[in-house]
Amino acid sequence: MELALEEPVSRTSRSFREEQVSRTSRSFRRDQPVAPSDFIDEGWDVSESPTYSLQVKNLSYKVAVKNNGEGPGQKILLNDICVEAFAGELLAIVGPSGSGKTTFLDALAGRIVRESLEGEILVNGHPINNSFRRISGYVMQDDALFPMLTVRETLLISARLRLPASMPLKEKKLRVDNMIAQLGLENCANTRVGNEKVRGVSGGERRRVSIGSDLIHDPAVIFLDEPTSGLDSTSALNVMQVLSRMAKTGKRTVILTIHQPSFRILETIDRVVVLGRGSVLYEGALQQLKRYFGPLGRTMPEDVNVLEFALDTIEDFQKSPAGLEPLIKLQLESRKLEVEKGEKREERKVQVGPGGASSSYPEYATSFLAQCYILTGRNLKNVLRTPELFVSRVMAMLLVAITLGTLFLNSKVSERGIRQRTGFISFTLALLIFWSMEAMAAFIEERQIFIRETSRGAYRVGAFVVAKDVTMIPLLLLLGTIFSVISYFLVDLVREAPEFFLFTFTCFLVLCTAYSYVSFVSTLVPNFAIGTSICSTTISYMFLFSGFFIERTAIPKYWIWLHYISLFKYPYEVMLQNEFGSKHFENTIWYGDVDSNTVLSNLGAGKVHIWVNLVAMLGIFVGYRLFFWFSLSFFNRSVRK
Ligand SMILES: Nc1ncnc2c1ncn2[C@@H]1O[C@H](COP(=O)(O)OP(=O)(O)OP(=O)(O)O)[C@@H](O)[C@H]1O
Repeated sequence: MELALEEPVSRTSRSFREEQVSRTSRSFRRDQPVAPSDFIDEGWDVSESPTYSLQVKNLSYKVAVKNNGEGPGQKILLNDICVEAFAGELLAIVGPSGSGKTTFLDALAGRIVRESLEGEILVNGHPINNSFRRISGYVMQDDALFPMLTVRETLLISARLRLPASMPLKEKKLRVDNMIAQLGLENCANTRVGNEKVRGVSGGERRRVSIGSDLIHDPAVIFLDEPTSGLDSTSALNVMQVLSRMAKTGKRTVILTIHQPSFRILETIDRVVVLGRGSVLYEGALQQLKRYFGPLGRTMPEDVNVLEFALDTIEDFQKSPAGLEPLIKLQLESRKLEVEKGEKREERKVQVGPGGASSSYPEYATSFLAQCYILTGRNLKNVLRTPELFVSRVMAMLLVAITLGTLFLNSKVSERGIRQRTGFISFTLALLIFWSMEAMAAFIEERQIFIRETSRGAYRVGAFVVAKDVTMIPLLLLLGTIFSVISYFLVDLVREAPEFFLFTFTCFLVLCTAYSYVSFVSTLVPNFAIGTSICSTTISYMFLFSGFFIERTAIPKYWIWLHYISLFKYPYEVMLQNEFGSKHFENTIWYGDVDSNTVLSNLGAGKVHIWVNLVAMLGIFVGYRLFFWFSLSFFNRSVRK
């Protein structure tokens, strides 16, 4: 295949963007006349912007599979695919279920690791690289959105993350308004997105919000996996018209997968790639598809949806003894003929110009700090919009504090007093740590959003982690303090200010380490049920090896490592030292001839240095946060192997 050398096509003055702004400005300030300079002055780049064509050459993708007891084998998911996609065109990938549509789209969008693919995918003649994420948008099938944010807020946050920091906020808002108008979301712009639990926008509107938030930065290449699935026919048509307009007026390269489009939707599609069992069975205009299967004795009846006819034909061949071979042969011959005639090269030359390789695109639109700031703002909004969750957390903490406080009420200086204190300390730790498992549900829900956003380079993983911590740490401090203030005085622990503050700080650190551990585990598990099962088992083990049930010296050597990695060990020893090692009890005889030092050494906390243990807890917190970051970076990416 030859590449025609040509400069990238530039969108000129009356471009899609200009139209967008112009229209928005009008609807935004209906009462004021709008001059074209209004939007140009506002910083919109309506001048030149490169367009991108994609060229797929002999692309194959195989995965290893277990062969019904005959040992490992290979399954060919994509087979020697040659396809082109051009700017200004809407290209639909169609085919029967399981034909490889999503797999092909994933390969094009760089969502399959390059090493697993054979063949080439070129963007304006250059191999795809990391910056391709920035110039392209990928709309997944699932609408992973925050339910408590409104449609406008969702789009604005996406705009702030994905558009350059140099663009003033006013313009980002303008673009959001435009997107709302484009997608017909005006009536629900200020409605919360909602989900199964929270009443919000309709399913069709959710789909459009999801599309809008992934395309707000006006990417030059747009991938969509079944954008019309779950939509009623009007909404589906509306979405396809918007995409077609983006392709035509904006000279975008739009590639999508679609299932059984209606007659009216067909009008929005410029070209189709028909797949069958991972092979291309047709590539070209819809009109030509009508007569395409003629040489195989298949003529299309009048008034039949051409794609339905094509899919029926494929099904018939699939069931026949010859399989899809005749269709694959037909496609190869037709392609050969086309290339010989040079039709393609004449009609639409494949561009060679700035590709995905363009160095002018930084990997992220905004700085790390800006990302932290925007994500923290979003987290806070979510917290403030769910006061019931906040109140239930505070109530839970109050309940735990009162229960434990009254259970071990007014401990005295006696043998029973020692048991009361140690019992209170160990169950405090158990309840605080087990309680932290509640963070898992929220994170697992949020993970899909994280994957969707980071897969197209909306922000750095580090910014997500920092923003989470900035939101969670004050909350954990508050909860730790509530617990401590109530329970400490009910149990009547040492009445000294430094001891009280150290106890409070330790409660806070316990919550931090547990939150850090639980959120790390939640990055490794597929769902909440498995996550809670793993967490409760591992935390139970940690409790067992805390030193409360079996002293350190009594733990067999081969299990001792469990004692050292226990979330309980360090705070347990700190709290014991804080109480029995307090100056207040320096000369206290608890019973018989047992003084505070004897109590501490009997409990295995005689040689504990409080600061060492606090540093160890801090280390555990930071360590699990690093594991969390690492796991998000490497195991929670939507990239297939
Ligand atoms: N990792 C994998 N291992 C084995 N088979 C796989 C793997 N991933 C996908 N497949 C198979 O590859 C085929 C193509 O899957 P793909 O999801 O791309 O199809 P599709 O055309 O998008 O289907 P649908 O229209 O039903 O969404 C299917 O048969 C699927 O089961």
